[in-house]
Amino acid sequence: MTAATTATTRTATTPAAGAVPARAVDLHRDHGRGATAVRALRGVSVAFAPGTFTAVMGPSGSGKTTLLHCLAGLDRPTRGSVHWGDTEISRLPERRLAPLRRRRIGFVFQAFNLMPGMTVEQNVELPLRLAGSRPERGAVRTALAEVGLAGRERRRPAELSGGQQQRVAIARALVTRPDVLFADEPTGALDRATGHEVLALLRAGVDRSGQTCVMVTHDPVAAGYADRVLLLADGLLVEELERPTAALVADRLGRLGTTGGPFPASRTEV
Ligand SMILES: Nc1ncnc2c1ncn2[C@@H]1O[C@H](COP(=O)(O)OP(=O)(O)OP(=O)(O)O)[C@@H](O)[C@H]1O
Repeated sequence: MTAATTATTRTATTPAAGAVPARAVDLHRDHGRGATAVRALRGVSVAFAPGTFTAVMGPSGSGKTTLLHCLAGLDRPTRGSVHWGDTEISRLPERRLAPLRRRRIGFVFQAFNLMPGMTVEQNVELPLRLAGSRPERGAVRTALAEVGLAGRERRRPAELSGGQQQRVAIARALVTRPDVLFADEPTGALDRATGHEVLALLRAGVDRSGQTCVMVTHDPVAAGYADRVLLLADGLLVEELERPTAALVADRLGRLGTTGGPFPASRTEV
């Protein structure tokens, strides 16, 4: 297969349940009710194989963040289901979902979301503390070394560059060794060169440690680091691109009629 090989599917592969760290089946998500309800997702089925890097793309408002949040257990579907391995998480009460999410899911945000009053080390050990385990200094140092920040443990976020702060956020997301790392526009607040360092780091985590990674991005060049691109439009999965190149992704986004401009999801009575 060439790098430009594409496959168009409306419902992505249905895999063997337990082998897949995250999948969604017929996912619907409405925001609000009645005449002003927004149908952000309108029946998305997708699976993420272990050790793969997937980019989620599509016009602004097409449902990317909603999909990521539902997959990560940060939002609830209106209809359909989300599964982590053999566990359906979409109907779990929050008191059961929260500990599972802390153990099995890592999340990286565009704006880093570090705790400004804490040191780098304290930020990275936070998920371990929240999970109720006594943070092993070794685990935190290893996570920081993996993102190239050994020796910065005692710094505060404000003393670091944007790229370094995002690397701390990645170390924090990976310190629990999650089944899936979700990243919502992780390079959106970074300059191009620094963004590439962060993308190379995510790619290395997939290649070296078999990490499963799912990233929302608007940038075709960023998507070129992934194994697969899912293209959303108007709350639907409209295309999958295997082994994407930046040029191919830019072309497909262009055909969707936008490179990131407004493209609102359906507003209908539900
Ligand atoms: N909490 C909410 N309440 C009402 N509408 C919402 C809410 N969250 C998202 N939406 C709407 O749902 C649709 C999908 O939003 P979402 O943020 O998932 O899209 P997106 O593809 O990530 O957009 P962008 O690229 O602009 O970040 C949009 O029309 C958005 O306005």
